[in-house]
Amino acid sequence: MSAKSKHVRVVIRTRPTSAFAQDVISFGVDKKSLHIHIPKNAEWGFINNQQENWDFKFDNILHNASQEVVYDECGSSIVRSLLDGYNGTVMAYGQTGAGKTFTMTGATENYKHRGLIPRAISHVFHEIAERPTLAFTVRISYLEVYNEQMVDLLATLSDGERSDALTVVEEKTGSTYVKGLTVQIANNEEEALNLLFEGETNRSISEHQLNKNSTRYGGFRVDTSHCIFTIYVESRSRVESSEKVMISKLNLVDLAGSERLSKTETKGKSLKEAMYINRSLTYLEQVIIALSDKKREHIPFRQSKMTHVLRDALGGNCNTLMIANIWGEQEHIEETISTLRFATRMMCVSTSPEINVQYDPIALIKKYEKEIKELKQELSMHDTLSNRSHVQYEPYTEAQKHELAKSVRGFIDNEAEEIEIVSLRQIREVLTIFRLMYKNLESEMEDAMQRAQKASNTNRESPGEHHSESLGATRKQTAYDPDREDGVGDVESAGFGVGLAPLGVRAQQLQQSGMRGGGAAMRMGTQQAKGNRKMGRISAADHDDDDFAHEVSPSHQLPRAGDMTPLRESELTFTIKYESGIIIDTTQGMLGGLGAPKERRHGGAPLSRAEEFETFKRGKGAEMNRILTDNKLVLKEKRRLAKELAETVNQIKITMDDYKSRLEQNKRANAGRESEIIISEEEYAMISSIKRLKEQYREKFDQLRATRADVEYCTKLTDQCRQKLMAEFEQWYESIYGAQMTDASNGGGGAGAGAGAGGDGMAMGVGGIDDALDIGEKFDRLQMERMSQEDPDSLPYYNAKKNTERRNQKPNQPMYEFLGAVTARSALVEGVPNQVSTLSACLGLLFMQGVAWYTGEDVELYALVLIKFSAAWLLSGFVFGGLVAAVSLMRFQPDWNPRTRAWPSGPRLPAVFLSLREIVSALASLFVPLSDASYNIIVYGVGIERFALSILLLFGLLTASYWYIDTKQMFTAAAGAGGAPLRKKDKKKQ
Ligand SMILES: Nc1ncnc2c1ncn2[C@@H]1O[C@H](COP(=O)(O)OP(=O)(O)OP(=O)(O)O)[C@@H](O)[C@H]1O
Repeated sequence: MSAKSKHVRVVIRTRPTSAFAQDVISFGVDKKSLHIHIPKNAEWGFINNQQENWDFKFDNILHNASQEVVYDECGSSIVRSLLDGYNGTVMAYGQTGAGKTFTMTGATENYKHRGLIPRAISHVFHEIAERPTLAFTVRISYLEVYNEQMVDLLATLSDGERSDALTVVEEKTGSTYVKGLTVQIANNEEEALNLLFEGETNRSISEHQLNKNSTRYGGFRVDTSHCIFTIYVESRSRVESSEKVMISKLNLVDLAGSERLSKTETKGKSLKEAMYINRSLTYLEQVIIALSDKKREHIPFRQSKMTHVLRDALGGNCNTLMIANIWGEQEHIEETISTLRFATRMMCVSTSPEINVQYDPIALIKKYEKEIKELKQELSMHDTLSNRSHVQYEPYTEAQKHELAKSVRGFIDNEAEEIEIVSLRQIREVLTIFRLMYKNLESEMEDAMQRAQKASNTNRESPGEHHSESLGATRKQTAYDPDREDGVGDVESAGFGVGLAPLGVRAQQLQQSGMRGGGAAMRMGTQQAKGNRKMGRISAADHDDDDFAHEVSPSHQLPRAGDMTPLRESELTFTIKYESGIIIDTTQGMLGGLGAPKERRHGGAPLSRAEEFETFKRGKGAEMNRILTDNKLVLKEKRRLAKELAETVNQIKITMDDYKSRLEQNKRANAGRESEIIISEEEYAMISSIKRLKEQYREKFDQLRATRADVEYCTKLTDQCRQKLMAEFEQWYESIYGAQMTDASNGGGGAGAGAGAGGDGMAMGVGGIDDALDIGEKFDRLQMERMSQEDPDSLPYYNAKKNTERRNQKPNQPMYEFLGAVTARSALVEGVPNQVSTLSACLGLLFMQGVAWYTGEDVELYALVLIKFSAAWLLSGFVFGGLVAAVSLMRFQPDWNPRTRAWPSGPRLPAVFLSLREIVSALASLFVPLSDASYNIIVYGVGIERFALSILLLFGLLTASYWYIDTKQMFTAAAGAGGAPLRKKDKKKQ
């Protein structure tokens, strides 16, 4: 397909703001043009060259548009082309805070606010489901370019270390790729979203590690890095075994903020960062300028990593779209103009997208093999029908070659009238034998002539003796020695090694044979045969009476000595398998794949569960799959209807509200003039419209309710079908691979199979599973159920988000969680007794006081100290506990996420203040059942309580020691002044 050149599409997106500079920015009615008017600043004086007006025109302007509209406008067509084999790039450009990340990734908290990347992922998998004749492989990579360093955001998922050695490599075609970058396979939407969220998490981790978020501007964090999320799609036909593979990729780029240096007010490291960002964006700009200038030959792609990586997107083989995000507030007008200028330049760049087709060599070989197999089948069938079953098409064996050579000789010797021609292969072999014979004869003739010449010369010089000597020498020289390594039977490049038979024999036989050349004895042997001369000699023995013998050694099959038998065996085994493969294949074709899986039948590695699931769906599970597909279609239609109705209902409501508010306004305007105006015509029209709309609303609402019930019912049916299909598949799979394999592959394969089943399959509830779930999991489950009712398409998104949250819990999370639980339980089980024991200590002291008073024993000193101690403990508990609780609540509670159990990033109080004694006693208390609600409440508060208690204890001890010393001093002073302090019994005595 010839590459058609087209310009980069540029779409402007405005960030919604209440302070939109309406006086300055205005949009054309065509929704493509934008006008900026800045009145001249009078302070600039009389000579004022300040530009007042700017006009821009783009492919589209999305003012206050929703994420859905942005995707429809900017993403969907590129994704469709991606699946047709075209490369695509969507990049978000603009100042910090203008909404680039919001456009590309979106707000992950809300499914509706998800950005272009998750929507593109979802669209890719939906499109794949719509194209059952093609087998797709989707891969994902996520790259970050920060200060000219490339960071692999999915490196944590690959086995390798986090790669620092990422390099941009240029292919022969001119396109580029990043060597060393992790590219992960995503079998379904959820897996792809997992990768996106994983990358996002890694991005924030690396931000933290590299302190990237140091640059702040306008209250927002300045994104100092460029991020490229790439979806690679590979597709090949399922219907025909084609070697044609389409490989395309979609780059989704979130560029760094494009603000001017002065505005970021950066210093030190931040300044360096800002310079890098600006520099890379400047390079981008330079590339764009160079590209838009048709005369320029050199485009400085290599100046920065980002432009190098995006080389294709910028003027290469790619459908490219830029979303220029603007923040239409007065304060940002300069940045807005600069963004719009850049966007205008970008529109001058043209690209030449073309379908990326490659040929898979393995598939090509497979295709040829299959073709050969089929042709052989055809031929054997043809031979059988025409009574030629003896014809074989495998290479000739040595014995067969020997037989053939014999019959050729018989033909030459006139012993046989003709050679029966059975196959082309045989004709070729016969011709080869003829050629060899002819060549040998020729060289023999030449030899003989030379010798005759020599002999006549010698005879002329010294007749008699010399002649016999010479002849003897020649004889000696050429005498046939069976064990001689003289090249007889050796391999030559032509394919055959030709050697000389004993001269004596030849001399006699030459005379007999004359020019006929008949009587040639062909000795055909392999290297092996040569090693074992016996075999070579078979023909010699057979033709002892022949004129001369040649050893012919075919070189095109050279098994080593001893290899021959195993080779034949393996060939035989192969053939049998081959044959059986054909039969089973054919059977499979005829029976619709009811047999065992293909690869397994061929003795190869088993296919993946996902692939098997596809086979199953076409074979045994076809009927159930058809029902499921039908149900899905009905469900889809019902959902569409429900969506339409919901939109209509909403629209009616909005119109009604509008009328109502206008009526209200009129009413307010006419307030005080009730007596004059009864009701205007307009109001009357509005009231009757409201009445009509109300009826419509009721009617549509009822329809909506009924349709929703239908949707629910259909969802249930579809789920049942899906479950049944899955269960049947499991049974079928197990019957083929056995229980062991099913178990082994349940993990990864399940996902693939699930994807095959429709991709939107949610794990079904198992009876009693609820009991095993903790509060967080129950929460998740409830949320999932709600989501599945509201918008079933959102499930993969939420699942992926949840998976990422789980994966990214701190490695020591279980320990903290455990400590939290232990503390909570200890507060319940141990805390109450603590208070009770303090109280009983006080009561005990009072009791002691009473006893002392009654008995007159000297116990009050210690009692006093202990009472004071207890009082201080309680008092400080109130004061410090309250304080700490307040601070802790303010500091930590907002971070706490009971659902994910993510711990706040600050110091972890509960863990720090847990004493060993508490852990031990609380360990025992783990057996005490706790309700989920109390668990959560306690987990919130317990850290604070523990902390308060610890402070309290410390404070109490200090106070007690102080009072103890104080009291002691008092007593000592008393003793110093007037002797020992008086005891009660002494007092009594006195
Ligand atoms: N179209 C929009 N609708 C609602 N909120 C938006 C929109 N665009 C941006 N925002 C909000 O504006 C804030 C800044 O947006 P965002 O982080 O996407 O800007 P940015 O251009 O990517 O900035 P940076 O260069 O720092 O990444 C976010 O809180 C985002 O939710």
